[in-house]
Amino acid sequence: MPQAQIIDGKEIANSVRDDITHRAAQLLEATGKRPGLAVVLVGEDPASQVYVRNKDRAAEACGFHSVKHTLAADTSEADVLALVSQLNEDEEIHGILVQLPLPGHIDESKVLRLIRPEKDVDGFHPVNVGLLTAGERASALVPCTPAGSLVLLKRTLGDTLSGLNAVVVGRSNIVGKPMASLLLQESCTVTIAHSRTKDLPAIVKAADIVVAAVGRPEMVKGDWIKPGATVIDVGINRIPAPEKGEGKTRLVGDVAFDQAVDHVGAITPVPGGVGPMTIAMLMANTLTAARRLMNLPEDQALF
Ligand SMILES: Nc1nc(=O)c2c([nH]1)NC[C@@H]1CN(c3ccc(C(=O)N[C@@H](CCC(=O)O)C(=O)O)cc3)C=[N+]21
Repeated sequence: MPQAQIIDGKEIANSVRDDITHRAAQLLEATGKRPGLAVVLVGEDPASQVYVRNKDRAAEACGFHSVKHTLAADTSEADVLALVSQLNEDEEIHGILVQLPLPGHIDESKVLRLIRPEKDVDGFHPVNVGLLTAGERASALVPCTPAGSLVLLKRTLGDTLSGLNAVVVGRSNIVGKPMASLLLQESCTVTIAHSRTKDLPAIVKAADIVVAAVGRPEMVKGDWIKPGATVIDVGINRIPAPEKGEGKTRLVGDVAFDQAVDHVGAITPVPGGVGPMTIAMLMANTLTAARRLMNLPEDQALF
């Protein structure tokens, strides 16, 4: 059986980050200013803490100004809103990311709507959602995980995805829906599948491109996937790994990788696939936001 190409998300993310580091240095040279990223974390979820630390480190490695605000889990909604308002006004900050999920007593959509769309590097504000959906990607900020997934697809298949059948499994606002919008804009024929989809295996079988973003470990089975298809696995699920010792865990995606790898054309691993690209695209969005807020011409787009 031919082996699939394993799409090296880490390496592609590193090349994107090198490019951004270079562009940030040019910006500093030209204006004396650095792109500024503020990450807000409410609560002590250990996984979130790891991601926030990684974002902060990546921003510093790119030569950005980076600030991290860690608030106690019982911080009031009013205090979170006040911090966002302050960051909206802060001239040194061009990108604001409020780590999700927020604690239950805070209205997520209220917080996301308060972020200035120009600083919304997550692309979750309704203005950016609308621009992307309307096909005005060039003036929007696009959510990092779908943007990174599209970069991986283009590095694998080339710039033209036109006419390919794409199935997105999952309909979340942060991945599934924006991913479908991006693929539609690339002239793919897009199907959005989800937990209520009838005969999911048959739907997946028709796809040249499968994007799995359901958040269920290894739910997409290898024999559902058309031979030669390109698979982007967005899932990052921590599951028990007794074979590694008692209490140990390992990360798996939403695709049964070992079943799929023998006959698909290309597939992203977990870890080392979409995750590192998400962080690279956050850096790209922060640089884009900084240039727009400074009224400078756009850098060449990454995808
Ligand atoms: N407002 C908001 N924006 C986000 O973008 C956001 C968020 N909230 N909440 C949490 C999720 C999760 N997320 C990840 C980013 C990078 C990796 C990543 O780099 N993963 C590596 C390492 C995984 C590991 O070892 O734990 C990999 O897949 O290779 C994972 C997950 C961004 N998120």
